[in-house]
Amino acid sequence: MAKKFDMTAMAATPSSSDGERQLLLSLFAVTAKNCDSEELRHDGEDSDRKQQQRQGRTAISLSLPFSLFSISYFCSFPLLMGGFHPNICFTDGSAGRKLIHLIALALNLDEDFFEKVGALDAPMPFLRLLHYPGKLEPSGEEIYGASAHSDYGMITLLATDGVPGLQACIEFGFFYLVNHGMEEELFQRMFEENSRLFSLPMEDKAKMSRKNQRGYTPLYAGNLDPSTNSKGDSKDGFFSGPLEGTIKDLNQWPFEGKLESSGEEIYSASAHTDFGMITLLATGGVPGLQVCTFAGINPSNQGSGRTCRILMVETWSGKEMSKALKLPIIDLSSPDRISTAKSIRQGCIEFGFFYLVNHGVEEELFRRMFEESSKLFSLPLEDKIKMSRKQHRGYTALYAENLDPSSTPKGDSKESFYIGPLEGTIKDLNQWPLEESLPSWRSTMECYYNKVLSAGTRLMHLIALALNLDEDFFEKVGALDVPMAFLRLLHYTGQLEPSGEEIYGASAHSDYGMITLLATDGVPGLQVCRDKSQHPRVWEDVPNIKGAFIVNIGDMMERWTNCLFRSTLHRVMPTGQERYSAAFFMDPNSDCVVKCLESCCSESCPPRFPPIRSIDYLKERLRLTYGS
Ligand SMILES: O=C(O)CCC(=O)C(=O)O
Ligand SMILES: [Fe+2]
Repeated sequence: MAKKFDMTAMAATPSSSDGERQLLLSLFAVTAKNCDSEELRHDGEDSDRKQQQRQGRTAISLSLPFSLFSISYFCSFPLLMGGFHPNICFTDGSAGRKLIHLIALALNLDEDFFEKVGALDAPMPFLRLLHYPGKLEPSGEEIYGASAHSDYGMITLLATDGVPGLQACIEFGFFYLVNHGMEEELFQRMFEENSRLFSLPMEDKAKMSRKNQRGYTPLYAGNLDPSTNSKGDSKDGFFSGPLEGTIKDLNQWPFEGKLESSGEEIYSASAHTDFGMITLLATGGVPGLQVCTFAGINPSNQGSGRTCRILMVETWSGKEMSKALKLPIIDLSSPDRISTAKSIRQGCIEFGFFYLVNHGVEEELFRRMFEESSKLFSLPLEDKIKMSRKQHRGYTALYAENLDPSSTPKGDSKESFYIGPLEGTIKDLNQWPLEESLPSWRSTMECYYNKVLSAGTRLMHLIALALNLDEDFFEKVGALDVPMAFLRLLHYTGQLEPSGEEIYGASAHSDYGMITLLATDGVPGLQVCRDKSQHPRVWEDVPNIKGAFIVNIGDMMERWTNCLFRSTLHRVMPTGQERYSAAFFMDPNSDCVVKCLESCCSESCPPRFPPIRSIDYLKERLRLTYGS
């Protein structure tokens, strides 16, 4: 995962009194290319998956790759309401220059090496605005937003609106840069102007067609990797070159009047970068959504095609980049049970989350489960409604559940289907789709349920060891006699609200029970907040690891352990991408009394919660969520 570099020590005060210069100063920085190891893992996968992931990725995002062929100053993007204007928002490139000094030091060179060799004499920075409309090919042909390439120059500083899509095929060569001296407000304004530019009528954009590497390039006009992509890349772009010297006049600018008042445009595009040695990625957020985030953006920018409600909102304003969590990976088959238990303990204390591998559920079974799950959710609504949730089994429609009413009055944008215990008399409470319409559905889900239950039971033995208890402790207290395990299939449609209202896939919540074993189809979205008392909250991405479960501790386990093990707040962001997941909630048997473990309390640390019967606790939590 990309590392983060703090430039605080290097941050300079903007030297210009000019407000526009100040604006620009804030424009750069933050992240290098978002090198997501999960995405890397998926890189070689079949195009069906990719295609599926892109479905529903509607429209809009913009990206601002800042390509620095050499750095002496930054060229910048004219941002003011008057529209594009070449004279404003221009800096001495302080962030990039400082970074280049650090890079020289990183190479054991003198700090001013790149100056000395003249790399920074004749500045050739290019600003390239990009817009990925997010439309898929009707033919099903896979057309990349930008196909595989490396950047040509020295370093690249990339800002995106946060819509995912950028992938790198190595983990290194990328890093995030923070405390670089650029204010959020400039990012916000830059993206706003950017969106306006790409919303201009085609004839206006065509008038600025690229000449001398400056100006507009339409959709499919570029092709970074003809070997994978015959049609060209599905993005349009706009280049601006150096703003100093005689060559400054080569730039093309839109007429000022053209960009004045819109604010109504709708964009869809995914962010990404290009050209260089390193890329610094800043996510500013889609204008629509950012409206909610940053003061000053017109809320009417939120449109029906809007893709992504960016996860940067809270982390950004908290001066923290969202980062992917490095959770412990627990090997369920490891013969070294003691050290495995220790890792579990550490994961549960520190994060409340960990990955579980070698758990005995085959990839083929995951594939079949997701395939059948998608068939169920594709049934006509009237068929699904016939299986509406009763006794906590069956179908819950879009928006019917609201895990955090304080953040989402409308309800969460997901539909789900619960399957309860398959043993004992209560097994008949389950609802199943008609065999005629989905013949393999029930057998696939039963097989999946049983295998995850068996993995979960083995995991509970290790969790007991992790708590310094006998391995069979949870059996002994009756937690696993007919365990109350619920498999919940989830489908996030990826549709965004036409109103621009912020609707989470799953709003912030903690799980109610003992442990949850989560499988996802790899589409991102899951985030955790490790410290719910911190404001603003910092949310961290939980990348998927193919074939692994993401396991988290639930509230009843937190009660059992007197808060030693953490039931961590988590949520699923709306990313504009369709997503499937399957959560397996392993709860203690109904009559099991959840009472603070002796190993987790003492005189100085008395029990924080009274004992409670599992079913009473669960019923109350479900009542609060579903109203019944
Ligand atoms: O879909 C996901 O990734 C998480 C779902 C979840 O947290 C839940 O259903 O409790
Ligand atoms: Fe959850």
